[in-house]
Amino acid sequence: MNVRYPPAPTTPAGLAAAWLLLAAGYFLAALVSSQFVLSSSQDIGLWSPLWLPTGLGVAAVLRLGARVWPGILFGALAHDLLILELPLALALSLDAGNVLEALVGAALFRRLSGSGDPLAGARTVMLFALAVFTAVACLSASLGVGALILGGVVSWNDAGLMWWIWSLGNTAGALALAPLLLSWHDVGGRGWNRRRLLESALIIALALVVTHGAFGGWLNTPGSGLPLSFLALPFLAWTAFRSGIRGTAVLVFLLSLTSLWNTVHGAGPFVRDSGLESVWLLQGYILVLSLTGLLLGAVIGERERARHSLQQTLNEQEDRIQSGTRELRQANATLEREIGERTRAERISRGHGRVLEQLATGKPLQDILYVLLEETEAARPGIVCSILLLDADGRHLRHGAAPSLPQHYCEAVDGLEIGPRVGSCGAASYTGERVIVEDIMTHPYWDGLREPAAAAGLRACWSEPVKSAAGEVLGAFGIYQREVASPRPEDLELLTGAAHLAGIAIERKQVEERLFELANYDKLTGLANRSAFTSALNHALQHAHRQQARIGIFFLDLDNFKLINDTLGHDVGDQLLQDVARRLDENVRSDDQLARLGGDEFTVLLSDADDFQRVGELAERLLEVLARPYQLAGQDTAVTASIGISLYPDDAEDAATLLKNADIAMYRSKRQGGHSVQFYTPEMNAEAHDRLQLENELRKALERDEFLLYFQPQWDLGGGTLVGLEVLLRWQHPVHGLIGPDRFMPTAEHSGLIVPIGNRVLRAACEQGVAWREQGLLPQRIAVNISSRQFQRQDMIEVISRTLAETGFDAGRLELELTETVLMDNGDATVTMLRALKAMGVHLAIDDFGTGYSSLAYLKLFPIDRLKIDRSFVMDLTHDSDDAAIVAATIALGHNLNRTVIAEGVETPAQLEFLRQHGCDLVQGYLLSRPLPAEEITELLRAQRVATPEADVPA
Ligand SMILES: Nc1nc2c(ncn2[C@@H]2O[C@H](COP(=O)(O)O[C@H]3[C@@H](O)[C@H](n4cnc5c(=O)[nH]c(N)nc54)O[C@@H]3COP(=O)(O)O)[C@@H](O)[C@H]2O)c(=O)[nH]1
Repeated sequence: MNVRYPPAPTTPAGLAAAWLLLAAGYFLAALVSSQFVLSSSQDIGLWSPLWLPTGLGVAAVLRLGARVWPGILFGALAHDLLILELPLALALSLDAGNVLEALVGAALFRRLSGSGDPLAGARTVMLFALAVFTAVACLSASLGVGALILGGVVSWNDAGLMWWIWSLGNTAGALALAPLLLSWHDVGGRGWNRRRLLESALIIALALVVTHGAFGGWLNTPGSGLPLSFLALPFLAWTAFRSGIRGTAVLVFLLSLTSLWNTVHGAGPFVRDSGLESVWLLQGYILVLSLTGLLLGAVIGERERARHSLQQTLNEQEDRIQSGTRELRQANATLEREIGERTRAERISRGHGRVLEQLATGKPLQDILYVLLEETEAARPGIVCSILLLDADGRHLRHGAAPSLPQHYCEAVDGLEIGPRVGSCGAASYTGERVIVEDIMTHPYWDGLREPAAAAGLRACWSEPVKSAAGEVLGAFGIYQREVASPRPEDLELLTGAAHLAGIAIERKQVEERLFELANYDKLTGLANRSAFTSALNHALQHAHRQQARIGIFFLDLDNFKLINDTLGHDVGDQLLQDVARRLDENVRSDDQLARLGGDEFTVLLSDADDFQRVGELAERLLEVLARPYQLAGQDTAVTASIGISLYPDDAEDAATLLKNADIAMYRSKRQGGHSVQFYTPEMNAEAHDRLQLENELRKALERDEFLLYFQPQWDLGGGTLVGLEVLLRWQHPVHGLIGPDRFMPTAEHSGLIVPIGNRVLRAACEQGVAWREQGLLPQRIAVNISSRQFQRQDMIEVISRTLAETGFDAGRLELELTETVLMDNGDATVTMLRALKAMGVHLAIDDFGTGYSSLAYLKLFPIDRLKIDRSFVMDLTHDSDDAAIVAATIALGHNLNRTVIAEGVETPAQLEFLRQHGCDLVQGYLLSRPLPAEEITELLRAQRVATPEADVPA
């Protein structure tokens, strides 16, 4: 037991106060003790059987330390001198013994017990009693009795008896009072409450009543009631058990006083005739009573403390166990949560992995979304998921996937127009924000959908908008609950993750579709492109091969599309192509594959062409449908088409050859004037073969320099002089002789060989011009025809400039003849190029004027020097008033625009006369001269120097 004594006084004032209090207490204790005295028969005077000051002295030293001894001395002196009126020397001797008994008793106890608490246990109680008795007997009693003997107060005969009475009386006083003082040092301390105090007070009161009864004679017959004195023992035991050492100390003290009181007053079992006997009995009683009580109290206290300590240990252990259990539970809960989260995360991650795998392996979007929903539902048992996709119009939701929702609900939601209050998904798609509806039955967003939702057993719906990487809303991901529910953070995490993945899948599929479209569909018309058509054709060929069926290919090309494109513009051309595509689409069967290969080339794959008649009829119908007028640039425009047909297996067995043969057949159709259908025949193949051969020969001709320049003179109608020469190409074929351009020019144009050939012509013309100039024969101009493909070349200006520079020919003497088609071909670029040529000093003429879809507005724009009236108008002008009018108008127009006008193909004098009368500036034609080789032109030029050309011009 830890004794919590009040702190010993350390300051002089504190110490003085302690001394004073102790002296007062000691004085009072001595006064009380000296009131209860018995006279001995041996005539040793009056003796107190119970000397309480010893108890106070020992308790004070034990509690406050040895420094309090002056308090004991003062108290004892005051009593001895003032009350007993002893001589000072005797009093000092006696009181020195009192001081020493307290000091030594306390010191001895401390030494023996190793503790400062006499009530710590049975052992300390016994050691306390022993130490006090020893100190009292050896010091106080011995000194006191010795002083009394010396002072003549006591005889030597009574000394031994007195010594014993002294020793026992002081020891009894110590045992009766010291425990009381020592045990009540912290009144109100732990374990004492009102109930306990009351109980203790009751027991003590009962014990006192019984003891007083026993001593006071209620139960007692003088001389025979000795045993009754021990009636107090059960109460002592009771008190020890119920009130501990404190109650016991109180009871011991009170019982001691009670027994003393009664005995002194002649009552109780210890009253004897011999006072000494009474003293012995009373002292013995008090010693036994106090020792028994204190031992019992101490043992019980010890046991209590042990029990308490054990309880405390148990409590601490319990606390530790509880705290450990709590920690363990917390750790367990954390672990379970972490495991749960991890398992969930792994589950979700596995699910997402499965979705991405589906995506990577190119599964259809429907399948991917299905797997995503399946995985999401598995990650959070109890939920039902759906994905709604936003329609192309961005206003309606379409069923995406919903593996666990009933059909009727999916149908109810499919086609729903989105809005700020249209269910959870409709609102989420509309606002682009998450929408949480905890109770479908009460939420206003679900007013229009409550019935189907209730029928499907749905009660809560949390929806997340599905978005593209750019943030565009693609649809909505919905999580449904079958009861009222608000989402937990992990639910929202699941919802967001699933919506995000859905966005990736949808967007990826959209990109794939777009790429597929770009790779397989023609952007302008939406029809399949060449690549898609070829693969469809290959597929159809395999099928036809297995089924031994016939398939057909239509190769369709618009007649004069280029002209429309050039004259009316590309936008109008595009519109025409779209109209043609639409008409074709409306007139072929759905299982016939329609495609646009490029430009104005369309193809149709007929998967069933066994019926020749049906094939022919379909082709004819297409021609007829396409020939109906088109509304282009605000006016009805007639466009026709040419169709070539090849058949599998009749004409070829592979896709490329079938397509080529259909193309050949179409070409034949075109050659025959267009707007017709031609089935492929092997002979056509021969023609195509011929074209290829011609192309090869042209290449060789270029290498071998087999081209010749012919020149056709152009005459000034006013002066009759040869003012110009048109350069016309001839091919000196090693086998077929001289070949005109009409035979090879289309192939040269088609193959692109016209570019090197044209450049060669330009150079040769310039070189010839320089040669004539050196001979003084050069006419005003040499006109060179420029083809469309030459004019389209970006390096054309550079080529002309370089040729002029390298040959040394004067740009002012060069005229370039460009057809209307060539001029219209390049749109805005034409003006730039013409201006560049003009800047170089080159002259420009529009060839075949009036035959194309020329826009007169261009005449104003283009820096053209000359209009060349086409031969076709000149040919009939004498007997076709329309042609005559056109020619006359063209001449007038040219002049009004400050252009010179030349007429070509003049074959008759009448034509010449007409032109002369209408003021045409120049003429060119067989009437005047056929195209001639350079040598003959040289002669002509020489002759002109001596003759008047006017004379040669037929009148
Ligand atoms: N890009 C190039 N085109 C060229 C070149 N050389 C010729 N051509 C073009 O070929 C077409 C045919 O030319 P060709 O057979 O030489 O015929 C020309 C004349 O011979 C012919 N002509 C001239 N006068 C008459 C006539 O009175 N009657 C009649 N029946 N034919 C006549 O006309 C052709 C010239 O036409 P044009 O060029 O429109 O002035 C022809 O389109 C040539 O342009 C070349 O090097 N490059």
